[in-house]
Amino acid sequence: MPVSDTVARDDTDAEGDRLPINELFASLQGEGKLAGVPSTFVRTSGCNLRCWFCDSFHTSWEPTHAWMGLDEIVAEVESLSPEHVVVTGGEPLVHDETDALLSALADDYHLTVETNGTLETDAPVDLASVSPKLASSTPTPENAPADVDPGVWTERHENARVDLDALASLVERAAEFQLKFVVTGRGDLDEIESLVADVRGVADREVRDSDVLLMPEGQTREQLARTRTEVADLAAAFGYRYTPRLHVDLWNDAPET
Ligand SMILES: C[S@@+](CC[C@H](N)C(=O)[O-])C[C@H]1O[C@@H](n2cnc3c(N)ncnc32)[C@H](O)[C@@H]1O
Ligand SMILES: Nc1nc2[nH]cc(C(=O)O)c2c(=O)[nH]1
Ligand code: SF4
Ligand SMILES: [Mg+2]
Repeated sequence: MPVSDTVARDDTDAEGDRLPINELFASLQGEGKLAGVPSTFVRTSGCNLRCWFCDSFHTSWEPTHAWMGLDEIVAEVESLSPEHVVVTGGEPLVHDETDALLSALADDYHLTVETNGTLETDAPVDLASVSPKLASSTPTPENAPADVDPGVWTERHENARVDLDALASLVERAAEFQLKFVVTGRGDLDEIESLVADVRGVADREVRDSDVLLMPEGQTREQLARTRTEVADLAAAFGYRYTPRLHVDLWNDAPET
């Protein structure tokens, strides 16, 4: 199962704000405009959506984590060398304390936030890496992960997956942004075109085609091998940018990569 279900640390009794942390590790940014850049990843646990294909099962369908104080997280980030920090999840913006973590890191690091685009933040962000979820992400009894009954999540996910006001806010407030869509096939492109048009309609900032990234769906090398050429061809045909999933190519679905 991708992403650790065993966290090699215990909850701490640190004073003050804490966050549920699933993983904290150094790697290369595998996705998006900064692919290849050495980065420290802080992965919070807990999400307000349930994509059937979620590659971080132990932050969404089956949340696993240790509670860490913000000072402890900052100290562990400092002990790793990258100048870039990626705060991800789960959905990092479901936690109020994520804003405080971002503020604590902002002076010393380039900050990317990986978010599903349904929640806003006032915190300082260098790159808002926004991945709005398409209809093809909605869980059903047929596509849900093994041994999982999506239950109420089919409707809850479908109702919550797009919030245009939150998308506009994320696009406007961050120093830079990208809209990074997980693509399962040609059937996703009409919804992407329509959603990009909607964001252009509400956001008080230009959204260039080069800010729109198509990323092939796939948690493993074998799954990606089945989707990436079609998604790359779609990016070329529609004039959007393609992003690989370098970490999957390099390390498959190993934890802490
Ligand atoms: C695990 S999510 C965490 C951040 C946030 N919840 C989100 O969805 O953007 C990190 C990134 O992985 C992408 N992702 C998750 N599962 C994927 C899969 N099976 N194939 C391709 N990308 C995937 C998400 O769309 C997002 O861009
Ligand atoms: N190497 C690597 N790059 C990533 N970019 C975004 C990731 C994420 O899970 O948010 C991720 C990840 O899990 N690993
Ligand atoms: S929004 Fe992100 S973390 Fe949540 S289920 Fe979807 S891919 Fe996983
Ligand atoms: Mg990931």
